[in-house]
Amino acid sequence: MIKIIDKEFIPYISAEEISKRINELGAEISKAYEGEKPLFVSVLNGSFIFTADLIRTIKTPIEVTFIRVASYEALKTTGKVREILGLKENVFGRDILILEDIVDTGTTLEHLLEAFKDLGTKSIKVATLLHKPDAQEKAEKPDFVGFEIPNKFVVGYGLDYEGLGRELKEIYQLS
Ligand SMILES: O=P(O)(O)OC[C@H]1O[C@H](OP(=O)(O)OP(=O)(O)O)[C@H](O)[C@@H]1O
Ligand code: HPA
Repeated sequence: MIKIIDKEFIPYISAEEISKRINELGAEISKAYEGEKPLFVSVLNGSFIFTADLIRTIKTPIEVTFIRVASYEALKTTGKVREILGLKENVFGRDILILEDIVDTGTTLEHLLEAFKDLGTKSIKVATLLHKPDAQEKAEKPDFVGFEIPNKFVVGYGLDYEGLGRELKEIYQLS
């Protein structure tokens, strides 16, 4: 059991299990992109550790870049609008693999896919370490999933609670 600020978390997925599953995912993704040169787009902050470990299991040439997603209120009638920050590469005609640490409600993913749609990509897929199918409110599903998990808050391995816990080697679940 660990405590972060006011919340207690219990060990949930060990470092060994994460490593084993990432090797499997890497093999799956390498096969899917054999003979291609995809651009992996890692969504900061949470996915930096997953990205670093996953790309070292890939057996086909890839490029890697990092983006942030910003949200702001546009007009009250249209609700939230999201913007991609930091994408310098030209993605026109490219195979894109978005890397996420977690797909929870699916809101971020929906907005990312919407933003990329207008950029003329050849293909766009999503790999996420964690997916909460019971929390997902949006239609778009990730293509490569490390672990399907229940609808409980998790920290560690890049995921934070109030900015803390990203450095933990294993994943913990709110107790
Ligand atoms: O499916 P959703 O409900 O949209 O949640 C998933 C998003 O939430 C987290 O990002 P967060 O905004 O916490 O930023 P961070 O990666 O910098 O922690 C995570 O990295 C995903 O991008
Ligand atoms: O369960 C979670 N933990 C940390 N960050 C998150 N962002 C979306 N869901 C989560």
